[in-house]
Amino acid sequence: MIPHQVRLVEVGPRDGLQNEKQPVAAADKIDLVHRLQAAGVREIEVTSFVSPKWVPQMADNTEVMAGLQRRPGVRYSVLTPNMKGLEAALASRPDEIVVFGAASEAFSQRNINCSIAESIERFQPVVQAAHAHGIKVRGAVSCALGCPYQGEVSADEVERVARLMREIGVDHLGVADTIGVGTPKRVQRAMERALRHYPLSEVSGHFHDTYGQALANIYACLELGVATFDASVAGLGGCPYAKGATGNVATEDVVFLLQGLDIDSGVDLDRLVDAGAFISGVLGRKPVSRVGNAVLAKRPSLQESAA
Ligand SMILES: CC(C)(COP(=O)([O-])OP(=O)([O-])OC[C@H]1O[C@@H](n2cnc3c(N)ncnc32)[C@H](O)[C@@H]1OP(=O)([O-])[O-])[C@@H](O)C(=O)NCCC(=O)NCCSC(=O)C[C@@](C)(O)CC(=O)[O-]
Repeated sequence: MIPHQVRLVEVGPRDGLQNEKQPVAAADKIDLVHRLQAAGVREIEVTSFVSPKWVPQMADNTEVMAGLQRRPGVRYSVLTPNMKGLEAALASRPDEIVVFGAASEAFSQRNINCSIAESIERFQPVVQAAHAHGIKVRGAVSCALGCPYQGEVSADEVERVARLMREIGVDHLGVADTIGVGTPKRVQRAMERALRHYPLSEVSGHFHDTYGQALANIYACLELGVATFDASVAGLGGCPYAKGATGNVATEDVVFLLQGLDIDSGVDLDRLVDAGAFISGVLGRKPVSRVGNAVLAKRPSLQESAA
């Protein structure tokens, strides 16, 4: 049942950087995307077309998309919460867009300023317009394992949003543990409910590593046959509307796990570690990836290579 191949969706440029307080130049974001694609990443969530008042770090969305040297075979996605976002995004020619809802009413209000039912109403024309332009639509269900405002979130609540997303034609469903509180059995229960409405090939897991459970949760999903996961290079990130939430699971850590399981992700770990070191250097800190740091520590220092 464990898949032989896994698709990794690199969310570092968007999910990872959206929460950075310090300015990150568009040129550095573009450079990061280029390094990720050179490492073999085939799905990259580049930016979001949301209100710059809400998420100032993504205000350079158009500039970043325009600066990409696209590689054939790589899919570039962007977040679009409403028609205004989609209309702004279309000129940038994304391969995929992401509408993002939540399994928790409280989080929906804080993140996108509307109820779950209203969010679905907003997404419906976005999905229709994206399809009319031949663009695939992913739907993210935030707080599928717990909410920073509401607390517990049940599998019923996850299934409700999965069903609503399916009804409006969302092609793919991402089950997101925004605050990283999920543990393997609960993650499997939430996934199984999503799988009542989506085929295995169209569900993915998005696990923040706040409580150190992300890799275990990915393994639990692999046991169900799930073969698509979001991950963030160097463990970048957090959510602006989930205080204390840390980054998504580090892509380097996921690739190392997959290699050990003989699961092909198509990603070159060394080049990925370079990409993580690059963006961590831009941000002035060490990568938040155990594997990234372990690989870097084994490399000869400049003095050693010169000797
Ligand atoms: C959704 C809105 C826009 C609703 O915000 P709103 O205030 O309800 O929207 P509105 O339609 O009333 O418009 C208010 C103002 O926003 C502007 N506006 C309206 N829409 C847009 C747009 N698309 N792009 C640019 N500007 C926009 C609009 O033009 C207007 O501007 P003003 O007249 O005041 O100058 C707002 O709540 C928002 O931008 N929220 C940001 C949400 C966000 O980006 N969160 C982080 C990403 S989600 C995430 O990280 C979770 C995920 C996916 O990774 C999975 C997980 O881990 O959970």
